[in-house]
Amino acid sequence: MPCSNAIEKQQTKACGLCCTLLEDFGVKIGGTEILRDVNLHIHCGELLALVGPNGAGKTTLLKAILGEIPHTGWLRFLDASNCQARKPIVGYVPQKIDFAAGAPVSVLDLFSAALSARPVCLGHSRRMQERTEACLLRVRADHLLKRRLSDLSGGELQRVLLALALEPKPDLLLMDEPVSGIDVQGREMFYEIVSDLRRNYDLSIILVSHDLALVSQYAERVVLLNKTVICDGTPGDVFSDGRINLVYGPLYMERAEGKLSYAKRGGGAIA
Ligand SMILES: Nc1ncnc2c1ncn2[C@@H]1O[C@H](COP(=O)(O)OP(=O)(O)OP(=O)(O)O)[C@@H](O)[C@H]1O
Repeated sequence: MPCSNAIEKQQTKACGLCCTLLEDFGVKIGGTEILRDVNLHIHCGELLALVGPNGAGKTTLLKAILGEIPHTGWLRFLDASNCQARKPIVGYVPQKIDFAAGAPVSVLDLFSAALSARPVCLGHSRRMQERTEACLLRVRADHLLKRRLSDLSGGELQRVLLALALEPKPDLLLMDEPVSGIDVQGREMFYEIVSDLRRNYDLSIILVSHDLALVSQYAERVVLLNKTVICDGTPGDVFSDGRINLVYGPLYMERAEGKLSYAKRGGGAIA
């Protein structure tokens, strides 16, 4: 069955090489129910934006998919013949990483440490350097190869983390507010790169974001989460649904260069 970008809620059949199904998915932490009855089918090649108020459970959902915290219900990855796929590769782009300011760690050091068993203090092999350059090229960041992490701008660092999450190529890419706190140009560039990657690699992506304006431009599907799925549809469907106003207050809509976008009154991202 060919991959479809159309939204087919609760479709249980596989849609492509590796699609992700959450069925009756729930998380309890210390006896408190954080997520309940989450049912989602993330299609191949789909950019799904997960939005919701603070404390809605968005990060918890990503952590549970990553296997960092236990869950109830089912998480299944299906291949094209609707069978359980091999163990999928899940990439993750965090909101930020912590490293000592001024630490002499270069982008190449980061890739070497993450992708090879060779101690970084022994220097880099030519193969690792070429592999890292190829990874960085995917996110328009090959010029950053030898730069220190502490010298990168917020947007550059997030592109580097994206490049790392794409090696090896994941079946599912999870991103948790990857561009919060980054300037508008950096955010737009990041979203453009993610859109290109999604198309070129048929990647399934779950992106947590509070930036409704960018989400409405780049995501093809939006899920409003608040402990469970409240609304699921196109950006137009979800952002015009009265239930989103209960979370974010009234949104306004504008059309620029033929694209419709939504934002909170007063502008800016919603936090
Ligand atoms: N380890 C934990 N122990 C107890 N409660 C937790 C733990 N982790 C998360 N929670 C609670 O789970 C709820 C969901 O948190 P989560 O971080 O998933 O929300 P979120 O939607 O990502 O919020 P935000 O938009 O503010 O980042 C919150 O009430 C939070 O306090």
